[in-house]
Amino acid sequence: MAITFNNDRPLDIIAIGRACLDLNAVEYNRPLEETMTFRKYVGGSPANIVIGGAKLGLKTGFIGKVSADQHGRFIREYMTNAGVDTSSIVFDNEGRKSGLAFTEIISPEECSILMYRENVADLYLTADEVNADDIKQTKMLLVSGTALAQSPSREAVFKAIQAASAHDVKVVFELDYRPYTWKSDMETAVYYHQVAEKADVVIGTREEFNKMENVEEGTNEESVRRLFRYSPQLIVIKHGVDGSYAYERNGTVHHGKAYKTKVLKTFGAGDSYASAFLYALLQEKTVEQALHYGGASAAIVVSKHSSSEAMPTEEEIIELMANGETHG
Ligand SMILES: Nc1ncnc2c1ncn2[C@@H]1O[C@H](COP(=O)(O)OP(=O)(O)O)[C@@H](O)[C@H]1O
Ligand SMILES: O=C(O)C[C@@H](O)[C@H](O)C(=O)COP(=O)(O)O
Repeated sequence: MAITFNNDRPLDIIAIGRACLDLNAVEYNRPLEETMTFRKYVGGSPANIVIGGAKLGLKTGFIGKVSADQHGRFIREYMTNAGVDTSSIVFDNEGRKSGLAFTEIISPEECSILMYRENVADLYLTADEVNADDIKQTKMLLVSGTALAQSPSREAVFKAIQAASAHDVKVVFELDYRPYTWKSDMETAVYYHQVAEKADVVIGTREEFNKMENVEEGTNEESVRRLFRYSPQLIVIKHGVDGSYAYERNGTVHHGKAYKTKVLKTFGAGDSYASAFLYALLQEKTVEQALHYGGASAAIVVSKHSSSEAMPTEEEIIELMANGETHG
């Protein structure tokens, strides 16, 4: 097994980062300028991942800051009802707002996200608001790269990682690069690398690894060679419909193919992939099986309207793995 977890813990995953709102275009095949109707969902990559994990039966929790208003209360309530332990979500008492992501669905191939992230509450989580005792309760800490974009959230993440390292909690770093939040590529590369060095598992797209390395076009081989000099035991690099690769420290490489599906929109793939991949690892499945779980979960979510609410059950994933066709 690539990763072993301390099973003597009440929680499986605690995520740290943003819990926000997605406003997904109800009218498809239209540019955002002409889209008049949106449906509200809870969003934010790490929030989506723990919601997906909870749907699969994991015990999940969330550390983050939301607005002290109707939106923040909606987010917390939705996540609680989804089965996520939200006791470590705090409200921003200085009037900052929760982030918004408007999605544009022009065609299945052409989707984009317009994020409103000016002065957002999630980036104002402080280190004091991270309780090391919460982190001791879990097998895995999931860190979203966007939470590193600025202080004080950046220090809050480093405190959480220190607590994880001190208490045998595995650190999973989801690169989750969002250009709207960062000031420069160099800053992204510096902080991404610092956290990747300390993580046990690193997950990202090829483009996100390029951001971490501050290169135009890197190779998977070079990326893993660099990172295996540090802590990571398992590195996952995603390539859209070309599937994903998992690299183990012992040199084993696995390729997971993407499943064919009726694509409605492309966003949500990464988060649903991560939740099912991590679920499979926590269930002590092989890395190979975990890649299939991730790919199947992503194929289901890209065929549906949301990222969070559309997260599949294990039965749906098993059904697709058994009967679905793969690309290439
Ligand atoms: N159009 C698609 N159809 C089916 N599966 C997809 C599609 N796009 C992505 N996936 C699956 O989701 C995984 C993650 O997608 P990718 O686009 O690489 O990441 P992200 O969504 O984080 O940018 C892929 O490895 C693949 O298994
Ligand atoms: O992460 C966000 O803030 C927006 C998400 O909620 C949105 O659904 C999305 O972009 C998901 O895409 P993914 O990260 O490719 O899964």
